[in-house]
Amino acid sequence: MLNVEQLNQYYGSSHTLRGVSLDLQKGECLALLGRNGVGKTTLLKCLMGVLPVAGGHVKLNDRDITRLKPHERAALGIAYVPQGREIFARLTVEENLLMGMAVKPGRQASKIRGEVFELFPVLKEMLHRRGGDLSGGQQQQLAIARALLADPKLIILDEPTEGIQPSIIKDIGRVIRLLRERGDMAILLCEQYFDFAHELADKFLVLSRGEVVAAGTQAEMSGEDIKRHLAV
Ligand SMILES: Nc1ncnc2c1ncn2[C@@H]1O[C@H](COP(=O)(O)OP(=O)(O)OP(=O)(O)O)[C@@H](O)[C@H]1O
Repeated sequence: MLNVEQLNQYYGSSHTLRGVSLDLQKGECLALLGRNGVGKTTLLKCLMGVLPVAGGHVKLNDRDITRLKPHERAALGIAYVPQGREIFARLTVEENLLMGMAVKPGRQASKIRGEVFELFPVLKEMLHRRGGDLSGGQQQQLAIARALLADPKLIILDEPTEGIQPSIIKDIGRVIRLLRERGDMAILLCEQYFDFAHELADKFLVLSRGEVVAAGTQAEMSGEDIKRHLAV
């Protein structure tokens, strides 16, 4: 599904991503871990095409998408839930959700699938509220729901638990688990909250100073192994 080969990225003279490679299949959840400032968000932005790369390749289902623009990647089935959520504060919940459907060419952006309200019932109650009036946790749920309405093949989540109350973290975890069990998309989950990521992911990739310092499956890496790499 997603293959990343030897990705390199610079901010000016600062070499932020150093030969990062990864592989993610349909039905899998990969947790991207690492301390603050190691390059996680930068990697996700490069995968979405928000930032250009200096070298390497990004492939989606064997198609090289390294030079495609973000909206072209979205149309091919990559959905991105950025850190900080970036919902439209002045638009209603319903309008925000309709935005998620607009990326599909030819799709009539008129009817929101009931499935998202099953996943996130609170959004149905809040349909006519402005996005900016929702709590942080509700905004995060809205951002994930909006991404799902694009019918992604790959969903990229950047720290979905950041600044969110425990009960909503549980709800978000339940939805990610359900999506994983459904098996029809790949999930790339960037997280600082280790226990959350560890419960959900099939495999792990740990970054340190822009480099992959550890990678493996649940069976190959214990929680202690991963934590040791995170402490370096
Ligand atoms: N626009 C930018 N211009 C220059 N340097 C940047 C820019 N954005 C990030 N950086 C630097 O690049 C490095 C990687 O940042 P990045 O945000 O990718 O890290 P991160 O692992 O996602 O951290 P966090 O967990 O804090 O979000 C950091 O040293 C950061 O200061």
